[in-house]
Amino acid sequence: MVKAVVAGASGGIGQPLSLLLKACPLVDELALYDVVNTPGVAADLSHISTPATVTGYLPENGEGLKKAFTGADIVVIPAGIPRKPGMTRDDLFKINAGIVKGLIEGIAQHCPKAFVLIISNPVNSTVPIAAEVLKRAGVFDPKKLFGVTTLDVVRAETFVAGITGERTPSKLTIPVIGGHSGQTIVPLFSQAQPAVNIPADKYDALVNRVQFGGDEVVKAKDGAGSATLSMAYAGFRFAEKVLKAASGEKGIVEPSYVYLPGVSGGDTIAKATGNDFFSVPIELGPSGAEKAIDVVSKANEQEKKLLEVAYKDLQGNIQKGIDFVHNPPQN
Ligand SMILES: NC(=O)C1=CN([C@@H]2O[C@H](COP(=O)(O)OP(=O)(O)OC[C@H]3O[C@@H](n4cnc5c(N)ncnc54)[C@H](O)[C@@H]3O)[C@@H](O)[C@H]2O)C=CC1
Ligand SMILES: O=C([O-])CC(=O)C(=O)O
Repeated sequence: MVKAVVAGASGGIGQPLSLLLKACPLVDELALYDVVNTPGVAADLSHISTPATVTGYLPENGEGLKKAFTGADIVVIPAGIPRKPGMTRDDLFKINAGIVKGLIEGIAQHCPKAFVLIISNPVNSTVPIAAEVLKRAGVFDPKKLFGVTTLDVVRAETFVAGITGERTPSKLTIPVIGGHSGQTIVPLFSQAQPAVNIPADKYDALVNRVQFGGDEVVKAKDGAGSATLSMAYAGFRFAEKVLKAASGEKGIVEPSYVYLPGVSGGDTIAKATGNDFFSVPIELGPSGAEKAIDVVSKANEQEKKLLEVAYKDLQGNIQKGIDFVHNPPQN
């Protein structure tokens, strides 16, 4: 029996993500948690004729969170505010850091063995926050904590296919590594499978589009939020891979932002990049992140320049998350 939880289930990402999980045959029980509207979203989804049972919970002074999280095998977290035009993901830290911290404390207490998939921005900082909270509670398993960067991979597939003419973009495997904001996002087109030929005069614009694809959506939505539907697709794609690997399927690899020193093969990459939290292709298995795959050392000269910028930006984002847990802001 697999129990999946969506925390932030009533939101722009949460609702379509919950729909995809309700339709997924790997899920037996789906618990929806949010500070608003979950009874309605759960009632709506529960009429869909797929096997998963659906329940919805509001906080109820901690009782709702306890009921939602207890027994969970996987918790996906899209809780928190999205960007408006003119904001960076880091501008979301002030509000979302506290939201993520609270939810992770709930996970530490009620389902410490669950896979935890963090979507809430800024991912570069919210994942270190989660790691520190879990460490403090004595239940941190680095193989089970994932920052979801799949949307960057999905965008890279789509934008590259737009140039090469590939009709099924998801047939491309393109490592997108680093973090999840602006210049911390580094696509490695030189390691695409099958190989792709990006004309030199299109390279810079393509890299920029992958790095700032989120801004494209924020601008187009004009104050109504950021990517939700493409994120629900990407979040589900990653969650499904984690669940398939957990059930024994072999050979599943997808990039994710993880605590590298805790994952086999990750230590060398952490040392090379100067960052303990970093996204690289991860081989998934029954225990979660089984192996970090070193694509960094194979980057070409152009990509190495992009990586240098990413390393520096990421260090600040990671430290900000760690500090938030150990020296919380006084007010
Ligand atoms: N990792 C990625 O690639 C992406 C991340 N995001 C991020 O995902 C987050 C959510 O985005 P949207 O769904 O568009 O926002 P939204 O505002 O539509 O939904 C967020 C939901 O979180 C809920 N929420 C707030 N505090 C909560 C708490 N303490 N516990 C449970 N639920 C709580 C809200 O009630 C709301 O229903 C944002 O931080 C956004 O920046 C968005 C797109 C891509
Ligand atoms: O841009 C945003 O704020 C939302 C996000 O992370 C993305 O779409 O990649």
